[in-house]
Amino acid sequence: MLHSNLLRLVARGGPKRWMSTTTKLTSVEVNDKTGIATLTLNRPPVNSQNVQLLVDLQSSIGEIESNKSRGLILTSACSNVFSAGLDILEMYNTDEERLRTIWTELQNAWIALYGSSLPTAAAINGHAPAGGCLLATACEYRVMLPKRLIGLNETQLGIIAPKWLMSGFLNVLPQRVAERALTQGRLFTTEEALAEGLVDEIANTKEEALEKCAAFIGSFTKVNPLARSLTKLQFRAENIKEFEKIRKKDVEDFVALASRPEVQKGMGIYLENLKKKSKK
Ligand SMILES: CCCCC/C=C\CCCC/C=C/C(=O)SCCNC(=O)CCNC(=O)[C@H](O)C(C)(C)COP(=O)(O)OP(=O)(O)OC[C@H]1O[C@@H](n2cnc3c(N)ncnc32)[C@H](O)[C@@H]1OP(=O)(O)O
Repeated sequence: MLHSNLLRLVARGGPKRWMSTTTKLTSVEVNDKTGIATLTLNRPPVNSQNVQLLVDLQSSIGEIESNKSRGLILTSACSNVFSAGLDILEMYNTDEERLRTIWTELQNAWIALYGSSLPTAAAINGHAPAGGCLLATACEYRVMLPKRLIGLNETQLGIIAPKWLMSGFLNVLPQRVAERALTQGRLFTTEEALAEGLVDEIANTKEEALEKCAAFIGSFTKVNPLARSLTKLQFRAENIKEFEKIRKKDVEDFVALASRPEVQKGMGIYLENLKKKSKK
């Protein structure tokens, strides 16, 4: 009781310490009392994942791990979007080297989060399609605001999410639900996501979501950190091993797919539709 009250007090604006950070598109704030770090994605308007955001994300995860924080909460500075996934503008009309870099940094960011030994939670304060869902499901716990959307919608875009990218999704959903959702490219509403187990709790505000994530991380207070992290990594080891085996080939597969004229054409149309929609 005392512990959860303390977490609530601290989440509402108790003493906080900003860590020095060299990155620009992510920021890290460590709560002095709880030792929990909040990592915020800050690339308005929708936190689309360009190379810089992915590199900054890795750097912030590294910073949090080396500062021995007690846990990591991932959230967004954008008011209605957690992350819109990969930056399609960056993948459109570009060269193979850039595509190679984009995919390599996405892989690096995912493995840094998925394989982190720290307790991790996502305060999903907005929509989380595709790469946004990837980051949220790399965490161990998810708290989401009502009436937002989350899921892996790749097939809706005519593209295929590789196996490693589905790992987090498959960790939390029954195989049957995951297979259907992935083949349909389904985006779940928050309420549907809760019913299926894709998210763990709903919160009405970002502050409440942060509090609930902090309470999840606080639930490990009495657990030996080494025992906890080794147990977590045992659950994730098989996926990580499979990923390491194919990661180089996966980059080349992505480059080949994303450079295909019909895929580039599809991206152009998708971008145009997104822009038309945002002008309405
Ligand atoms: C797509 C082809 C990829 C080929 C590669 C092949 C295979 C590999 C597998 C790839 C695995 C991962 C893939 C991805 O992550 S692809 C990205 C998928 N993301 C989406 O489909 C989400 C698209 N965005 C939205 O649905 C909405 O923006 C929203 C997230 C629900 C937020 O809605 P709202 O708050 O209403 O914002 P707006 O729609 O008005 O957007 C504001 C501006 O942001 C631009 N935008 C949005 N999303 C993206 C994005 N992912 N990349 C780049 N830009 C994006 C949007 O156009 C608006 O721009 P404007 O203000 O200049 O008009």
